[in-house]
Amino acid sequence: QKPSIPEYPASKPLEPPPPPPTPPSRSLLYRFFAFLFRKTFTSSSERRNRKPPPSPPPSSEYTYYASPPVVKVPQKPSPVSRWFSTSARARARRAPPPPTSQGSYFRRAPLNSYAAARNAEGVITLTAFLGTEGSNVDVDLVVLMAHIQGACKHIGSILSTPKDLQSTPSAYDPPFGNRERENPRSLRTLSNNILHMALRSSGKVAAISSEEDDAPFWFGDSGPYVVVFDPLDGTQAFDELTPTGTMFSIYYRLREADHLPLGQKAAINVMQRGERLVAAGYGIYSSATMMCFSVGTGLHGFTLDSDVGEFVLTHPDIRIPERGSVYSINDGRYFDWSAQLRHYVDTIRQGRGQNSRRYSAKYISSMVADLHRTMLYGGICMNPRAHLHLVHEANALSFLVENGGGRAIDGRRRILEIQPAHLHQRLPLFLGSRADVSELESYGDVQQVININPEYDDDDDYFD
Ligand SMILES: O=P(O)(O)OC[C@H]1O[C@](O)(COP(=O)(O)O)[C@@H](O)[C@@H]1O
Repeated sequence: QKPSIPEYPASKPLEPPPPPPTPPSRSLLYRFFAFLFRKTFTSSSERRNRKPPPSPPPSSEYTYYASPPVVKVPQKPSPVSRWFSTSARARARRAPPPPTSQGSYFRRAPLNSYAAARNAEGVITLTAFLGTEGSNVDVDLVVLMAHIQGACKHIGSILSTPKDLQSTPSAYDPPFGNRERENPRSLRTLSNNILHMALRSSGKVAAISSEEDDAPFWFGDSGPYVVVFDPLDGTQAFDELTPTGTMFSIYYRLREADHLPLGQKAAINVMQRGERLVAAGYGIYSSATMMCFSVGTGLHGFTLDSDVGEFVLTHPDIRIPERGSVYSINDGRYFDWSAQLRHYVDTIRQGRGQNSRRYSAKYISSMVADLHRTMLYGGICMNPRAHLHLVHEANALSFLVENGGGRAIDGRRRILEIQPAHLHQRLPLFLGSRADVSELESYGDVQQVININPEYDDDDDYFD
């Protein structure tokens, strides 16, 4: 005999929950005295902190009914409640704070003002982002950055387009031929001219210095800022389409030097220590064009969105990992290195250092690209020979690295503490994850002092 299949009970029809019992109506007089009693015997802070009564546990039978959304209708205070409302002290506490001596614009904005900076497409442009940086950014800096952004977009578009550069405006002096992609020197000159023009037309710059120029330029006493830059780095292997970059550093004009002769005050202004930096950044031209930028309150990355033609915030608050497992150095110069540096590199690539992982080597030979990877994934990025410019390159990169939580040294000292001795001073550079740089430091002197290929780079003044 087949077992009988039990019948399922008919599903229970869903019914709306019973309405809550209505409280017995009280007389108007009773409610008035109850109100007065509450007002008198509870302080305003108690009233504010009072927790709402716990909501009843949801009934399992009626969980299908979503509770209606709570819509807060702003209540007009009745004249009676205003009459009985708060004491003068409580009213003063609620009043908005008096403006500071610098005006409310200069107060540091909380990070959640990112939300307010989003535009209709939901993105935060670099310019809008600057508005969230509070007292670290004034209007002059916003204008200056708009011009630097424009220059980076222009350089990026020239690099990615097989343009006949003869068709670009004649203002780019000297005139360029149409084989510029094969002549990196000219591309560097063109990028230099684009930055010169952008900075001059901003009206916010007193002096500039470029890695491409022998001496600084003085634009005028009215500009509040000084900008130093390398217009296009990493062009040695340009035809291989390696990523390249623009680096820039922004300082305040030294007002105390205003009375000095032109040449002297220009030199003093552009050779400030990295510790005095107001802002710094780089543009990187690769599969995407990006700008990484800091005003001293963290490190942020913006990607050029070609749909809107703007740099938009894609990498907020980049933190360089405390330790990585990648080292970046020109390994072909192994026999030029100091014994200490060779010892360090041999140790980490065998996984015998403080990190038991075997380190991988990644070297693009384009400083901005090597640093960009290091900032995102951690590790250490090194050039032990005195090759990179302190004023035009190393200071900007070190400022960014420190703002991302990393370290930057020349093998002996913190880069940002070094007072430049001359404009085109070059030095070794080691930057990246905090723990990796400290481990390197513990090996002693890691700077490269021997150059067994002197003809390799005869424009280096380090070996003169
Ligand atoms: O030849 P090395 O020691 O590997 O140097 C490579 C470095 O030189 C650079 O190309 C800079 O050189 P330039 O200033 O001459 O352009 C960096 O981008 C790169 O990190």
